[in-house]
Amino acid sequence: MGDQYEVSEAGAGALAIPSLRWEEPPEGPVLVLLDQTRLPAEEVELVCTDVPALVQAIRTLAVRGAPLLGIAGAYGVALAAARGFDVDEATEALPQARPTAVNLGYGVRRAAGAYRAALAGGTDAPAAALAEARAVHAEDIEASRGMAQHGLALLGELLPGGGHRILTHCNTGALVSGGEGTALAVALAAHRAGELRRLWVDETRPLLQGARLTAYEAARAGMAYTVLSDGAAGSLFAGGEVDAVLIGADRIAADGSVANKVGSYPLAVLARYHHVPFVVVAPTSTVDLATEEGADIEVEQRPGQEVTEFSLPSAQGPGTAASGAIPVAPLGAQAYNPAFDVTPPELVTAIVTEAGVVSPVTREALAGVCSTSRWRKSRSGNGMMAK
Ligand SMILES: CSC[C@H]1O[C@H](OP(=O)(O)O)[C@H](O)[C@@H]1O
Repeated sequence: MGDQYEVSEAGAGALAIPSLRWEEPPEGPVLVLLDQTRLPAEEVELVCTDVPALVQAIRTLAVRGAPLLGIAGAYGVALAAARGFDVDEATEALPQARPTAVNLGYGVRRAAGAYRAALAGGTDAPAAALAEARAVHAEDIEASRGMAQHGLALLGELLPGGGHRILTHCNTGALVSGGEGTALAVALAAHRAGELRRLWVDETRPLLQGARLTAYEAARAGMAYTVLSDGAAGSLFAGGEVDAVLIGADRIAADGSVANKVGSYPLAVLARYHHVPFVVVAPTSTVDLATEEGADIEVEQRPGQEVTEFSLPSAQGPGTAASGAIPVAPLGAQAYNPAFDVTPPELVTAIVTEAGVVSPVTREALAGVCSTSRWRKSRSGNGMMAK
């Protein structure tokens, strides 16, 4: 097919405003979020002053993406501590908002652990929770850089000669990270190195993270990208138009099974059939050694309306329920709407982390890369302990 596709208008630079930041105005600390349900049409900020507001923002995907959820969860505990809310309640409520993304619970446990240790030691517990949240944030920025570096080197090995045509699914850029993201950070690194010929962007039904968010980030970064319906990916593979698939992850089990946005597993099958590398890019904080295998991963089921309706961004202000919906299916239609699916390790060419590349994907190799990560993983519920 060649390059007959129109290259979308390129913007410049990264995100106009960060996806998340902690602020301490006179009336008390707040967590400021870029409301991702309003993108790309509007860059609207959502100010969370308590944990229920943050839980709602997580549930409605105003804030989303595993690494960012880990950061938001940690700051959520810090917010509860700083404002005198019940930290145990926050620690319980936050991870339940999106059960598949392991990072959310990981970030919450990190900040809650610091809070409780300070409490037991008679030191400033709210300050300890905030310091740990900032550490989680800083580590993710560092992890993004590591993943981009290892991922770019891997593309060079897998696809010598540059001119990569990369297909990606959902959104895995700066919008899901303290840094430049996971899989999209690798594509961005390839773009900056002059090695990205085309970024194929799966629209990613039903919430369109690809068409709305990845396209928004790719345009701002000046990448040559083309949006496609999820169902069109097969014909791209068949036409030899895809050199590699780069996707993120929400939870990676100890056996290397990868939970990621629904539609990832079919891409893995297509990639295998067409002998195309299928590469997962995720920080080691997304590896959950306490979950043995893919079948043990809880896959979040979301409201059927997300499939049977197109909902319009809220007109009542950021983070509230959508103001309107355009029915797609007949009234009362039932819908199956898992937020994620699970790809078995044998279909994954490589897992790129900040600590290195796992390929082939085996339990031993995965545990090994986690052990070399800055934070050593315990096997009890993905706890993290400093080395
Ligand atoms: C690299 S984290 C981004 C990850 O999270 C997305 O899910 P959601 O948009 O529901 O938060 C998707 O699975 C991405 O791969």
